[in-house]
Formats: sequence, C-alpha cells, structure tokens
Amino acid sequence: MTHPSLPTPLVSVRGLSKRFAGRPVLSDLSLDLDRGAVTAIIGPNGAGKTTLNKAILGLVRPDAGTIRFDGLDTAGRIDHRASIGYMPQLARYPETFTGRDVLSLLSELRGKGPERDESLIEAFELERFLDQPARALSGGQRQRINAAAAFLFAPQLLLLDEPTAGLDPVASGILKRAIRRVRDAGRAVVITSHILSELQELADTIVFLHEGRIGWQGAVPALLDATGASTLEEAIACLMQHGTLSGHGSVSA
Ligand SMILES: Nc1ncnc2c1ncn2[C@@H]1O[C@H](COP(=O)(O)OP(=O)(O)OP(=O)(O)O)[C@@H](O)[C@H]1O
Repeated sequence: MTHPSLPTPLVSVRGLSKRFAGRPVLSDLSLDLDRGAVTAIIGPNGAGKTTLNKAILGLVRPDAGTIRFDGLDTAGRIDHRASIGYMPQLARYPETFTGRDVLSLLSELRGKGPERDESLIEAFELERFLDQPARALSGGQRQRINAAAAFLFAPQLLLLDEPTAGLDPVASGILKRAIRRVRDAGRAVVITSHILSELQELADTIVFLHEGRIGWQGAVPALLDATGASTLEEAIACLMQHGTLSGHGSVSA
C-alpha cells in the first residue's frame, strides 16, 4: 500500500555489493523501500538480510553501490541514522542496565526530538519491569523493551530484525498493530523474519534474498500469482528450492 502523494522511495539501494573475507555476501542488490509500505526481507540463514539492514544503517560499509536515504547519498554520513528505529535480532547492553537506563540513554543520544511515540511502553506495560536489570528479565521482556526503543523516536524507517521472536501471542499482536499504524502514517517498515504467516499478514512487498542476490521482489499477490501458491509459506518454499523464479520472467514484479 504505497501513498500516491509520496512517490519517491524513502530508501533507494542501487548496485550494493559487500564481501567479507573475500566472500560475496551481497551482490549487486537494487531495491527501494517505500513510504507507507511494509517490506519483508526473506531468505535462508546466511543470505545477507542482516548485512543489508546494517548497510542501510551505515554499520557496514559497502564495497560498491549507493544507498540513498530521503534522496541523499548516505556514503560517509551517519546523520540519517537518527531517522531509523532499529530493532536488532539480539540487542546487547550491559546486564546491569535496566530498561529505563536503555531508554534514557537513547533519549540522551538523540537529544530533544520533535516527536516521540511512547505507545508501546504503555501497550507492553513496560513500567512493571522497567527498573529491573537486564539479567533479571525474560527474553520476551527484553524484546518488548527493544521494540519500544525502536519505535520511541517516531522514525521515518523502522528496521525490525525478527521482531516477534520470543514474544507471546498477546505481545505479538500489540507489535503487529503498532507496525500497521506506523505504515498507515506513511512511514517505511522493513521486517526480517522467518515467520512467514506473520509476514503474509503484514507485508506489502517481498524481497527474497538468496546467496546475497535478489531472487525475487514484488508485491505479495504477484508472488502468489507467479508461484501458483496460496500462501506465502508455499511461495517461499518454491523460491528456496530454486533460488529464483526463472521461467516466470523477471526477478522483479
Ligand atoms: N562482520 C562479519 N564478518 C565476516 N562475515 C560476516 C560478518 N557479518 C556477516 N558475515 C557473514 O555474511 C553472511 C550473511 O550474514 P547475515 O547475518 O547478513 O545473514 P542473514 O540472512 O541475516 O542470516 P540469518 O537468517 O541466519 O540471520 C554469513 O555467511 C555471515 O557469516
């Protein structure tokens, strides 16, 4: 669901390549992240999904290619990070830190932003465990704090790596509603997940990565059409088997 009044993509990646120790991890990737859309990055373990997220954040320096954020080349810059809410697969901070420490540290780093979104702090009832040290929290409680932190500064782009891993069904439901609300407000959301039923509910666009290349990208209905599958799970199983949909024309739809 792209907002017709906001035609330029928030993020444009062109010809992105990255090698680690001589081994290609991302090879000539080009994709757009639209405002008002949820993009799902799907692919087998080691396909390069987290590396792509980190390249967008400026935490991984590409060997080739460009990443434009809101029209501006991000090479050598980090200021666009303030417009990104990142929820990593594993957030690491000292075990003695409380959730409140994490949120106030982030607030200090960001300074006084014009907008704050504290809805997840309330919806997740974080106050109940915000003063406990990380070592005393369950995985799901930590995950709720991480999600609240990613949403806190009402970012233009939310990068969510396995966001519902470890969340109970009630907390997952809260997070999914929050993701839709952000999307409907015209912001861009990227979700990396292996939970395909969830992505089918949330995603507008699929980017399928295979061995560092885009095996397929396009809208969910187009992927179902192209594969003849009735669920995203079936369609992705088909892509995983072949890496791409050769015989179905272009890798993009
Ligand atoms: N800093 C690094 N140094 C060396 N190799 C790395 C580094 N970061 C990632 N890699 C390698 O790059 C490849 C892609 O890793 P990445 O974490 O992007 O995959 P992924 O698609 O997110 O996987 P998963 O689904 O398991 O989370 C892997 O083979 C990984 O070992």
